[in-house]
Amino acid sequence: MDNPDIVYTKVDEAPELASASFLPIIQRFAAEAGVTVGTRDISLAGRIIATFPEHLTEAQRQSDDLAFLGELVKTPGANVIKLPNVSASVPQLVAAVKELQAQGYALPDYPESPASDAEKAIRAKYDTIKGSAVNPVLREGNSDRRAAVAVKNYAQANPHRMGAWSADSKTTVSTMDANDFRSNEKSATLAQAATARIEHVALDGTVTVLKDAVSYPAGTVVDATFMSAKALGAFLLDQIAATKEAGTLFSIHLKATMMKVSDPIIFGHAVKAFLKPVFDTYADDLAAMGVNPNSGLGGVLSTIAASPKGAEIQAAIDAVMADQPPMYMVNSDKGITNLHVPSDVIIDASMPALIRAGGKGWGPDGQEADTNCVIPDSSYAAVYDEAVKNCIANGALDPATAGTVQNVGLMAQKAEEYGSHPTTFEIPADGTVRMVLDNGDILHEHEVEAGDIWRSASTRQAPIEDWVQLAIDRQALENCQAVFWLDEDRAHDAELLKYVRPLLDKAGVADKFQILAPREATALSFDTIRKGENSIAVTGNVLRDYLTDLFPILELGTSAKMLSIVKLMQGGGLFETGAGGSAPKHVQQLVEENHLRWDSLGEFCALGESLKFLAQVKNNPKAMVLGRAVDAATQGILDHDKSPGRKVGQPDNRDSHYYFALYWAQALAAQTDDVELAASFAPIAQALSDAEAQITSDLAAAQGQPADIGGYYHTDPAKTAAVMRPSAALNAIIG
Ligand SMILES: NC(=O)C1=CN([C@@H]2O[C@H](COP(=O)(O)OP(=O)(O)OC[C@H]3O[C@@H](n4cnc5c(N)ncnc54)[C@H](OP(=O)(O)O)[C@@H]3O)[C@@H](O)[C@H]2O)C=CC1
Ligand SMILES: O=C(O)CCC(=O)C(=O)O
Ligand SMILES: [Mg+2]
Repeated sequence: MDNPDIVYTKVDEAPELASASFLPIIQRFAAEAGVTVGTRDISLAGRIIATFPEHLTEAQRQSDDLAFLGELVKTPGANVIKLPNVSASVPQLVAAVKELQAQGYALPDYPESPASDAEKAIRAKYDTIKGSAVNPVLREGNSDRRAAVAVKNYAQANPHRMGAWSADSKTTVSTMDANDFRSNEKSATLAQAATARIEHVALDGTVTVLKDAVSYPAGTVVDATFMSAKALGAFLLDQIAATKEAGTLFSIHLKATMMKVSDPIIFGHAVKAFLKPVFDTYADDLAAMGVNPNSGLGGVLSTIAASPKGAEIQAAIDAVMADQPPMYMVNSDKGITNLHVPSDVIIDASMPALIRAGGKGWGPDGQEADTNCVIPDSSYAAVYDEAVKNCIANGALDPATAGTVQNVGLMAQKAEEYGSHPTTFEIPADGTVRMVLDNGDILHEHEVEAGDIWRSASTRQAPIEDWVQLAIDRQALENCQAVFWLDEDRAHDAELLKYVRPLLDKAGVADKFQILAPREATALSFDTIRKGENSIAVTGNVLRDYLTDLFPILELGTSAKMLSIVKLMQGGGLFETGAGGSAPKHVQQLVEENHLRWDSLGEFCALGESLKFLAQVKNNPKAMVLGRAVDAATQGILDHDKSPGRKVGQPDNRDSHYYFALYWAQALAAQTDDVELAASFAPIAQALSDAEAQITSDLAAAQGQPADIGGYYHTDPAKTAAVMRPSAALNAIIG
C-alpha cells in the first residue's frame, strides 16, 4: 500500500458511522488539491481479524494496521487523523468475537480461564487487543488539548443546560487514606541506562520472576507501588455501609479500559464486596462455574443463569441487593447497574457528567439522586472531591461566562501509569516484590500479601523535556495562568519536579508557572474560570485524560468538540478528534430510529489542523488553502447552528456534513490565494447550494425507521454507506 498524505483511521461505533458520510466528502475535496487521504483499520473487529490470520481464509485476512501506524508515527512524515476507538473490556471483546464468528470468521473463543498451553497462547493474543491497546501505541508525542477559540465563543454564546447544585447536596467523593497506590508509591530517577527484573520472593524464600529484562534509558523515572487487597476490601465494605447510612447512591468510578490490568481487578473487588454474602455462601459453586467478578455483575448473572443452582443463587443475589444501598445505574430502564460491565462507567466521562448534572446520578427507580462516588485510589480523587466541593459552595459553573482550562499533558512513549500494564501483577502469595537492576542493586521493594495489586510505571527523560517545552511554548502563546499539577509530597511527582524546576529556570520562565498539588490546582482553576479567565493545566498522563473531559464537559457540554493535537516527537503530527469516546448510545439510536446525534466538530477541528500541518511539512500551499477553508466551514457550522440535534426528526450528523461541505466549498470558491482551486470549487459550491432543499429533504426522509448496518463491531460497508449516504442528490455531487 503506498502512503497517502493523510491517514484517516477506521474505528468503531458512532465515529465510524460518521466517517461513512464524512470521509467521501474529505477525499473528494482533498483530491482537487492533489492531497490523498487513505484509511487504516484500528477498530476492535479489525484488530481481532489481524491477530488471527491462521484461523481465517485468505479473503478474510487483514493487515496489522495498528503495527503499521505504530511505526508510521515514529517518522517525520506521519500525518494521522485518529478517531476515538473502543478500548475493549472483556465483555466487549467476547461480544465482538461472537459477532465475527457468526459472520463466518472461524476465530477461537476468548478463554476466560485458560487451562491448556494452547488456550493460554490464545488468551495472551487476545489480551494484546484488550483495553486501551491503540492510543498508547500511536501517542509518540505529548498532548495539547484545548477548545478552539471559535468553539469556546460559541459555547459562551449558546450555553448548554447545567444541573443545579444545592448547598445541601449529599454527593461526595470517597477514597482510601492508606495502603493504596498513592501512599505506597516509591520513585527513583535512573542515572544510567539499566535493565530491571521484577521478582516475587515468597515467605519461604522461593523466587519467582514476574517480568524479566525491562529496559530503561538513562534519566527514566521509575515508580513502583501497590494497592493492598485487604485494605481495598475493607474500604469498599465501609463505603457500602456509609452509602446506606447517608441515603445516597453507591457508585464506583474506574478506568478499566486504559488501566486494563489493575482496574478490572479493583472492579472485581467491588462486585464481590457488594454481593459479599453471596460470594461467601456460594464460593465453591461460583468458582466451579468459572464466574469471573472482574468482568462484572452482568457476566456473573448470565453464568449462574445457565447453571442448575441458578435460581437459588439468583434469589440470594436479589435478597442481598435489596438490603444494599441503591446503586448508581447505567440504564435504569434495562436494570443495568454500575457493576454490570467494567467499561460502562469510565471515570473521565462519568464523573464530569455527574458534576454537570448538579451532582446527581440515576438510581434504580429512574430518579436522579445524590451519589457517593467511590474512587478507591487517592492519587487523583482529590480533583473530583474538590470539584464537587467547589460546586456545593459556589453552585454550578456558568458556561456563558466561564473561562477555559486548556491542557498540556505528559503522554509520549507510554508515560506514567498508562504504560504500566506489562509491569502490573496481582500478587500470588505473601512475600516481597522487588525490582532488581542488572548491576544487582535493588531499585524498589515492597512487602506484599496475596491478592495485592503491584505495579511499576516509568516515564522517560526525552518526553518529560518535550512536555516542559510544550508547556513553555503554549504559555507564551496564550500568556495566561499556567499550573503544573504536581504534588511535592508524592514520590513520582517529586522526581518529575527535579526535571521541571531546572528546565523552567533555564528558560527564564519560572515566574510564569505555578506548581500546585491536584487539589489546590483544581480549586485555583475553578476560581480562575469562574472569573472568566483562562488557565493552562500542565499535567501528567492520567490528569491529561481526566481534565480534558472534566473541563470541556462543564464548559462546552461535551469533550467531543475539543481540539486534540499530539505533536509527535519525531516531527510528525497525530490529530485526535475530540477528547471523548465512541458513544455507544448513539449507535443504538441510529439502529432504532435512523438518527445519528454524533457531533463531528472534533473531526472538523482535526481535519483543519492536519491539512495545515501537511502544508507546512510538505510545503504544499494548496493544502494550506484547504485547511483554512476547513476553519471557515467549521465557523459556518457554528454560526448557522448546523450541529446535529439529539432527537429523531431533527437534522443529524449527516445534515451537518452536508452543510460542512457547502461552507467548505464556498470558502474555497471565495478565497483568492489559489485561483485554480477557487475555479474548481465554484461549481461544486453552486451545485451544493442549489440542491439544498432536495438534499435536506432526502436526509430528513431517511429518519424515523430502524436502520440495518449489518453488525455492531463489524458492520457491512455497503449497508452502512446506504444508511449514512441516503441523498442521491448529495452523492451525485460528491461522487
Ligand atoms: N480516544 C479514544 O479512543 C477514546 C475512546 N473511548 C472509548 O469510547 C467508548 C465510550 O466511552 P465513554 O466513556 O462512555 O465516553 P463517550 O464520550 O463515548 O460518551 C459519553 C457521552 O458523551 C457524549 N458524546 C461523546 N462524544 C460525542 C459526540 N461526538 N457528539 C455528541 N455527543 C458526544 C454522549 O452524550 P449523550 O449520550 O448525552 O449524547 C455520550 O454518551 C468506550 O469504548 C471507550 O473505550 C473513550 C474515550 C476516548
Ligand atoms: O485509550 C482510551 O481508552 C481512552 C483515551 C482517553 O480517554 C483519552 O485520551 O482521553
Ligand atoms: Mg479521556
